[in-house]
Amino acid sequence: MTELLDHKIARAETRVFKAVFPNTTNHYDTLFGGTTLHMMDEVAFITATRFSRLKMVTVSSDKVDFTHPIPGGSLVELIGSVVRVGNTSLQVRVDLYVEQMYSEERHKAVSGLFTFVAIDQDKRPVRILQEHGAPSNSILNNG
Ligand SMILES: CCCCCCCCCCCCCCCC(=O)SCCNC(=O)CCNC(=O)[C@H](O)C(C)(C)COP(=O)(O)OP(=O)(O)OC[C@H]1O[C@@H](n2cnc3c(N)ncnc32)[C@H](O)[C@@H]1OP(=O)(O)O
Repeated sequence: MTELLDHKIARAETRVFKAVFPNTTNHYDTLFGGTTLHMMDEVAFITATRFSRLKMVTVSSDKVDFTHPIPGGSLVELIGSVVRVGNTSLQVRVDLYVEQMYSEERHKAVSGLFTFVAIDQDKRPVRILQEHGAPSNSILNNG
């Protein structure tokens, strides 16, 4: 059961690259905070959907730490990973890495947690893992 869950989690990991072009930067020539959150929410949503293959809605976004600025003209990689599976909810961590275009330099700049709930046609919460019964609220990966 754990193996199956680990496999589903690994398959759902979602990586997206973007270039930080001038239309996304502020007057400090760094990526807008709101744009960063938008990108992270989107990657979290894709990760949650790829894990569950159900309709997912955001119910909560936890603390997001912006530890380094994201300069214009750099590349960013966003990595979404499922870190907790509950009954009808799951939690996704999104880490954002900054890469220079013309060197191998790379570091983590932002990290955040997003919780999604699976819903049915009537927008009511539904179980995420019905047949294989993952342990409820199990912490899977806090990395
Ligand atoms: C500039 C260009 C723009 C372009 C644009 C592109 C867009 C690029 C962005 C893409 C991003 C896509 C993202 C799409 C997804 C939305 O956007 S969804 C829209 C925002 N979200 C919503 O509208 C959801 C509104 N909330 C609700 O409908 C209800 O609260 C819900 C989610 C159905 C839950 O209903 P409820 O009665 O509260 O359910 P309840 O049984 O109490 O709890 C269900 C589960 O949620 C958990 N839960 C409830 N509240 C919380 C909480 N606050 N915190 C944590 N867990 C909670 C419970 O613990 C429970 O978990 P389990 O133990 O079952 O695992």
